[in-house]
Amino acid sequence: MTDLVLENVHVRYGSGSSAHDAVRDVSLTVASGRTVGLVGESGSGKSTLARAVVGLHEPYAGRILVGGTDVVRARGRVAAARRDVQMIFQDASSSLDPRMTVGASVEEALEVRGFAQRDQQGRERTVRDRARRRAEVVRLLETVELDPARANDLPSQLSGGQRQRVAIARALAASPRVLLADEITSALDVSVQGTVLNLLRKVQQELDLTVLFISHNLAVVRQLCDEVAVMKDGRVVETGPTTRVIDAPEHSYTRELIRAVPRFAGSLVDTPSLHRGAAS
Ligand SMILES: Nc1ncnc2c1ncn2[C@@H]1O[C@H](COP(=O)(O)OP(=O)(O)OP(=O)(O)O)[C@@H](O)[C@H]1O
Repeated sequence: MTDLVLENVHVRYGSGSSAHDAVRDVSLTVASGRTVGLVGESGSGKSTLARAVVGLHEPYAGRILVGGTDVVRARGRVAAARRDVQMIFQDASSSLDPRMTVGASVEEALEVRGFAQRDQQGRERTVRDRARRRAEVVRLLETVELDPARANDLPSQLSGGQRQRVAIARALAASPRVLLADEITSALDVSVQGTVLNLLRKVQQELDLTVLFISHNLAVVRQLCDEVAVMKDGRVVETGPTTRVIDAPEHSYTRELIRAVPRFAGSLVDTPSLHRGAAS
């Protein structure tokens, strides 16, 4: 069971008179194996919150618990707690080394994040054997439905959707329990957005991952997420089951957000198709 629990989290940029609280007193739970959508206009603090969860920003107050472990306090001491949470960013091009082949990139993620398997006594052992690491790279590429023959390609030889698959494979290399997906399709052509979202849903279900899904696309959030949290000016102003929040929003800001989406009301015509088995 790996819940993600945020308790009264504050994140501040700058100090003194230039201090700016981008996240203010956010409490939010993503229950184990569930997907929560985080929505809100640009600048509302969604990315800052996600980046605090993976340790890219230090909250100045509050607790972030992953499977009951406070990952803010555990950082630097308990690597396993950190490995449990991985983030996928909007732009895979900037998160992948352009000089590194796909295979090397996934293998590096295995090395950096510690590729461990259980021995016969059930103890975790780091795998140093190259052949076994390579086999794991192939398995991860297959998991993200990328032909392992592409392992020798550079990121520039891949489409945007394929690069995002590599980014997902790198995140999965850490065997995470929690995935944070920050606008992972917004830099992609509409035609491939659906296939990447299908993949996310597939791995979420197969690996029983706990997912915080940040998106501007309420139609996608409606299809993918069990619950929604709405952020405004650094605060969560409304949370609840997705259909309730979108179909019967309680907060005026949520109503505004929904009204701002063209042709959204009840129709998903602008949504890339989300269904199983779509090819990229
Ligand atoms: N590195 C930074 N230094 C200072 N301020 C920042 C930094 N990153 C973000 N901010 C500010 O923090 C606030 C929240 O930004 P954030 O990127 O978290 O919002 P967001 O909801 O993710 O927006 P978007 O949907 O555009 O990504 C904004 O006012 C932004 O200008």
